[in-house]
Amino acid sequence: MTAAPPVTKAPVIKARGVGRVLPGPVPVTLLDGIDLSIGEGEFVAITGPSGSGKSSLLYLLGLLDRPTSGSILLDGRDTARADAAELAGLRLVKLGFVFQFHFLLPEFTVLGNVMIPMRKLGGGSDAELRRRAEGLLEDLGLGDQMTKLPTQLSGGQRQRVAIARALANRPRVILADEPTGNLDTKSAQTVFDIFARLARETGTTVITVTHDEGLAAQTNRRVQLVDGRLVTHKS
Ligand SMILES: Nc1ncnc2c1ncn2[C@@H]1O[C@H](COP(=O)(O)OP(=O)(O)OP(=O)(O)O)[C@@H](O)[C@H]1O
Repeated sequence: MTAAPPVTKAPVIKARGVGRVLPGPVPVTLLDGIDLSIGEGEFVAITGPSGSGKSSLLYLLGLLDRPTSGSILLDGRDTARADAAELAGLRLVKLGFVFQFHFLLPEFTVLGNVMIPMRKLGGGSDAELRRRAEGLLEDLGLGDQMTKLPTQLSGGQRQRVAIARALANRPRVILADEPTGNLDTKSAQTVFDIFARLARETGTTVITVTHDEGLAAQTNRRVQLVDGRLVTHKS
């Protein structure tokens, strides 16, 4: 009997020869010659020593920064020539971000925070958006916290609200920069369990920077950086 062919997942994000150099009297190379293809529903950890370029790579993949060489393709579209407004539109529709600090707006309730990106994109009546936000929060175990303010929640709960907000517009890709850096071990595990479930059950691609070896081992693939270059990449 022959082995089943490997499942080929459509690439969602591709970095093609990506470099990032900070200009100046002495230019600083943050990233050099990055080739990377990440597929639908993959859960990927970006790892490497401090200062190796992990956050820089995540910001480029998330279209928050532009490469100085090479290009980033999102769903097959080369973003190199997209202007700032187009990039902002792509981020709003296709990408969701989670950072180490939650960046929730303190004057909005939990539900209000999740509805902010929904209202920005539109695509339904306010009642419909509210129902969708409520569903997301219930899925993330926050059904009884919706009317609270962020300051009334624990760190782990706040990070789950940030994940719900990142999922608000049903993104193709979640990009997370040290999302567990500020959390206790149990809350950190919960965040990774949510990411794994999202990738497996909804086909959302999840790319996360982490320092934590134990958490990185739970992903489908590790992308390792040293001095701005990729050292391990199995596609
Ligand atoms: N705007 C900037 N100006 C000067 N140096 C920068 C800038 N942004 C990043 N760097 C430097 O580039 C290198 C890569 O930074 P980056 O934050 O991507 O690394 P990292 O692997 O995410 O590090 P850490 O694990 O410590 O967060 C570091 O040496 C950093 O100090």
